[in-house]
Amino acid sequence: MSVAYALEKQVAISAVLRACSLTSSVFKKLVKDETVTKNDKSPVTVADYSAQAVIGSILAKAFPDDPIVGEEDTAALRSATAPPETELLRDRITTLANEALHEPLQPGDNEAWGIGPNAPIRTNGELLDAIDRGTHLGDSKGRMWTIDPIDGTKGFLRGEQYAVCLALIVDSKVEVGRFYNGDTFPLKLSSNVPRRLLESYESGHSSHGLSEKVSKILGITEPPLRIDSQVKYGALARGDGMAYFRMPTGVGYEEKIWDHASGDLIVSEAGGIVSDSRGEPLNFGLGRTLGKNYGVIGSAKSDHAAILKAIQQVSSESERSKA
Ligand SMILES: Nc1ncnc2c1ncn2[C@@H]1O[C@H](COP(=O)(O)O)[C@@H](OP(=O)(O)O)[C@H]1O
Ligand SMILES: [Mg+2]
Ligand SMILES: [Mg+2]
Ligand SMILES: [Mg+2]
Repeated sequence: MSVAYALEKQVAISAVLRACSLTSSVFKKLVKDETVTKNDKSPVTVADYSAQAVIGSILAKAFPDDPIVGEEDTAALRSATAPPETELLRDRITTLANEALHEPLQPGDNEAWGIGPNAPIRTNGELLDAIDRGTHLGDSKGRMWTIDPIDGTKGFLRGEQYAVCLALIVDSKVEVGRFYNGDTFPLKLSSNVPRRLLESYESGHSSHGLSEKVSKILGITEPPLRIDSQVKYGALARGDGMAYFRMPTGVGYEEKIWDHASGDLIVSEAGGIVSDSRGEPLNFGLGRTLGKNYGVIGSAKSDHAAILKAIQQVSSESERSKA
């Protein structure tokens, strides 16, 4: 029996595991000058770059014609005005990515994907090019991969939660989604799901004030579980909370497709539903972002309507108080 996207699933597992072994090795001993602040003021570390280089290199061999929407690019690394320590950062990327690509082959791995002890050593230029395979602008038609080499970089820097994420999107639909954080997330819909929300640790990523108001309306008394990354979607899928909750904290920010693709699929495959706060499905065909930000809500199908209604109520109350 042929399984849909069987090869893609195997490549995704291999790529994410190799990238994750790299991020785990950096996790505990990251030094300050291996972190760069991006134009939008968010952090990116040597591990984000190296993990995207590993996944980009493997996808280039396994699916050379597939475009990639990756979070990171190498503008800061290649810039003529980059500070002198950037040279060291680039060297570290070369070492880390080569180490991960050369790890022994695991069951399911294929040397033809440029991995294993006999794989060629990649130069720094080749690895930066592999990162920059991720500059695709997104599309509503055809195949494309999306990479979040470290989702939850701020959690990573705090020594807390993060995940390495990879998904295949075909004609705007997520067909394969994997993330890995060094832990496994077996899917089980528990009958005793704690009545608590799962939301960002960072109050700048999701409005904690709004979730508090919504919780009150829904009669949720347990405090929310605040953790970084798409691990929240995994936690929802296995019954560690009743809803994934993410509401805009201001105007102008658009949610990125790589922050949600794997999670959306994992929750729907567990029997749940993910939508924006109006109940519209997330649209992965609009480009690198999900478009205008109406927030993201995931839950069991049976709870979804009540949560959206509570959000609606809080929004209209706040509109009325402004009027
Ligand atoms: N103002 C904002 N609103 C919502 N999400 C934001 C944001 N600024 C950054 N993010 C995204 O939030 C992600 C982390 O989500 P979470 O809070 O659930 O851990 C970040 O992923 P990266 O860490 O990959 O950059 C980043 O893309
Ligand atoms: Mg992310
Ligand atoms: Mg990231
Ligand atoms: Mg980031």
